[in-house]
Amino acid sequence: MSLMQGSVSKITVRDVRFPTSLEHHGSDAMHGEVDYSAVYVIVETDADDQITGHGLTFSLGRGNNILAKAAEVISGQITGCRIADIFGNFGVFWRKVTQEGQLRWLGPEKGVVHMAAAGIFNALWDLWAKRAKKPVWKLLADMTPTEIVNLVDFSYITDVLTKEEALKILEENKPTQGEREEQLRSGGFPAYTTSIAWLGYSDETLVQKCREALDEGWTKFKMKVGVDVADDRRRSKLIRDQIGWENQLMMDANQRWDVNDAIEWMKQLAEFRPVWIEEPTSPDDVLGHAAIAKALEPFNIGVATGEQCQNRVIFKQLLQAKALKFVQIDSCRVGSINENIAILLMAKKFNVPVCPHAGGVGLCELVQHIAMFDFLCISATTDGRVCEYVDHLHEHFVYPVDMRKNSYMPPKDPGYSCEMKRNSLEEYEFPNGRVWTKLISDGKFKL
Ligand SMILES: C[C@H](O)[C@@H](O)CC(=O)C(=O)O
Ligand SMILES: [Mg+2]
Repeated sequence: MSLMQGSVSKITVRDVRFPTSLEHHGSDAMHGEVDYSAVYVIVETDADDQITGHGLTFSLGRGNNILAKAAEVISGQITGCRIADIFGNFGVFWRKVTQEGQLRWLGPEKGVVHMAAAGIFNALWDLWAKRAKKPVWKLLADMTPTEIVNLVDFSYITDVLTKEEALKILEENKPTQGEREEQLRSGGFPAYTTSIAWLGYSDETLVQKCREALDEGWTKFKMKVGVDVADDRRRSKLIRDQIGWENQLMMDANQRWDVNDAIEWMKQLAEFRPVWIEEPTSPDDVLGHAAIAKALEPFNIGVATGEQCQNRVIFKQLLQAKALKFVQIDSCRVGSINENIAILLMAKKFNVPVCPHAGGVGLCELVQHIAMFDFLCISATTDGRVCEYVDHLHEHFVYPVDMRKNSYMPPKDPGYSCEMKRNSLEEYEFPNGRVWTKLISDGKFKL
C-alpha cells in the first residue's frame, strides 16, 4: 500500500483530564493545583489500511475545552485533504494551516490556536510513522537532508538560518549517523527526573521520592523554587543531603520573578550549585532573560527556558541575545515536529544544547522522539544534553516510554508513542467519564 494513499475522512477531538492536583503532582510556583490534561486528536482516513493517527496537546485542566474547540476549528481545514497533499510537501502544508488568513489573527503562531495546531500535527506525524511502520524518530532519521528541510517553514528566521545552511548542517552529520544510532539503541538518550520535588510535596514525600529515584539510578534531578527564598534554601539543603554533591541539580521557577528578583534570589541559592535556573521570568522577556543570564554567569548558573516559548521567532531572539544556555523545546507548545526542527537547527547554529521539556501528560512519550532525532541528525552529540522525565500517567499509553536507569530507550513501535488506551480515554474524558462523574458527585471537583 502506498504511504500516500487516501484522504483524511474524519478528525475526532476529545477532552481528557487527569486529577493530578489531588496529590499535588505537577505543582510549581505559578501553577499550584494542576490537572494534567490532553486535547486528544484522532485522524482517520478513507484508505483500506484502517490506520489512524493519534496526537495530543497539553494543558493544565481548565481551558482544555477552549483548546479542544480550537482543534475542532483547525480540523475543518484538514478534513478532506489528500494524504499526498499533506505529506508530499509537509512544510508547505504546515504553513498553509498555521497561516490561515482568519485564524492567524488569533495568534499568529502563538497561544491556544498554535497549541491546538500542535495536537493535530502530532496526530498527522503519528499517522505517517505508523504507515511507514517506523517510530517517528526513525522515520525522521531515515529522511534525506533535503526531505528534512522541506518539513520546515523558515519564514521569519532566515536572518539567522537559511534553508541552505540547515541543509549543510544535516549533510555534514549524515555520514556518522549510523554510529550514533548504534549508541542510541544500546544506551538510550540521557534523562533527568523532576518527579522528586513538585512544589506541593511535603518534606517526607520529597525525601522518599529522592531515595526511590536514587535507588532507580537517577543522577540528575530538578526541583521547583520561587515562592519563598528561605523555604527554597531549606528544601535545597534537604535535597542535596539526599542526592549528594556529585549528582546534578536543576531549579525551575516557572516565571515567578521579575528580572532583578530572579538575580538576587538565585544568588541566595547558588551555594546549592544548580546547573540551571529554568523560566526565571516571563517567557516573552528576551532581554530580561539575557540580563539574568549575564548576572548569573559568574555563579556558574545557566538560564534554561522554552516550555512556554510561543514559537521559533522567540527562540531565535533568545539565541541572538545570548539569553539562554539550555533550549527547552516542547512537543505541544509550538507547531509540532515541523517547527521544533527549525528550533533544533537554530540551537545547533548557536551551539546551545537542547534539553527538552516533558513535564505533563504524554510529553515524555512525544518529545523523546525529537531528542533522539536531534542527536542523530543535528546536534550529533549527547554532551550537555538531557531530556526531562516525569513519572506520572504513563500507564494510560499503549506505547509508554521505556526508561532504563536514567535514559530513554528508543521506541520500537511505529508511530509517535502518544496513543492512549481506549479505556483511559473513556474513564478520564471530561466531564462525563466515570472518574470525573464520581469526583464531581463526591464534591471533590466543581464544574
Ligand atoms: C505545571 C507543570 O507541571 C510545570 O511545572 C512543568 C514544568 O515546568 C517542567 O516540567 O519543567
Ligand atoms: Mg519547567
